[in-house]
Amino acid sequence: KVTHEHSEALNQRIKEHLALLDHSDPDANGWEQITEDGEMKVYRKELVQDGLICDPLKAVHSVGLVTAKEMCHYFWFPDVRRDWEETVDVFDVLETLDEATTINYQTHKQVWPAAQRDCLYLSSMVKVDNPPSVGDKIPHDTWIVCNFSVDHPEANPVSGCVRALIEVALICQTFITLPKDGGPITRDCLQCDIIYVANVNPGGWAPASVLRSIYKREYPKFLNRFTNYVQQKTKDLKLLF
Ligand SMILES: O=S(=O)(CCO)c1ccc(-c2ccc(C3CCCC3)c([C@@H]3C[C@@H]3c3ccccn3)c2)cc1
Repeated sequence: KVTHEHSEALNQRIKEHLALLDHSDPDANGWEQITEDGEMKVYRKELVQDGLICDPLKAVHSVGLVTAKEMCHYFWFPDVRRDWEETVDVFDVLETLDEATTINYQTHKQVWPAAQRDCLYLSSMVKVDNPPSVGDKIPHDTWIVCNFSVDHPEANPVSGCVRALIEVALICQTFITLPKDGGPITRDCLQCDIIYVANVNPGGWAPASVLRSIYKREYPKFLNRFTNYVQQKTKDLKLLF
């Protein structure tokens, strides 16, 4: 459905990201694993575009106690961004396009010796109907948050920042194990499978070695911090499907 000027672009990106749900073996297709921490595996590809390090990043994870909608809600919801995002300085919502779509402006903490970066992007949370089912597991529900760079007339960029371009998706699927005793579904019955992809173009020069070490350090940290945040935030709340 078209509700705003970016609807077509958003629907196109969602379609492309959902192709990841075929759970094609990340160890194939040239992905190099850079981190493994329990259920979390982080992969990257080495990609240089116009002399800039644009390594695609992909992480797969599986966490208990939360639903796909809860994970995507807290990833999308602007009001809680500062609770879990620690590499962002300025964060503003420039425009709210509908009840699940905003246009955000944010600056990232400077990474010496590179110039500070900012991002201007559309962020939308969408429920995925009839997702491609994978193997024998049938997901209870599938949600996606898509963040991708757009222009906006009201962006009032922080001077000195270099504009980074992002293409990010968080895809979450809830799997439920029904309790043996036929009782109600509790958080212990939940398993949320996550696929996170991030394509960040730094928008200007930054030393390859510095960028690659940041990615290797920051993405696993961010994924652990964010998933722990959602488990804590929801532990005493009603399950949100
Ligand atoms: O998942 S999101 O949509 C969540 C919304 O915040 C998202 C994630 C990460 C970025 C991002 C943007 C630019 C850069 C820079 C800084 C110097 C040159 C590139 C980085 C660097 C990699 C470090 C980083 C990695 C992970 C988390 C935070 N920081 C990351 C943007 C959005």
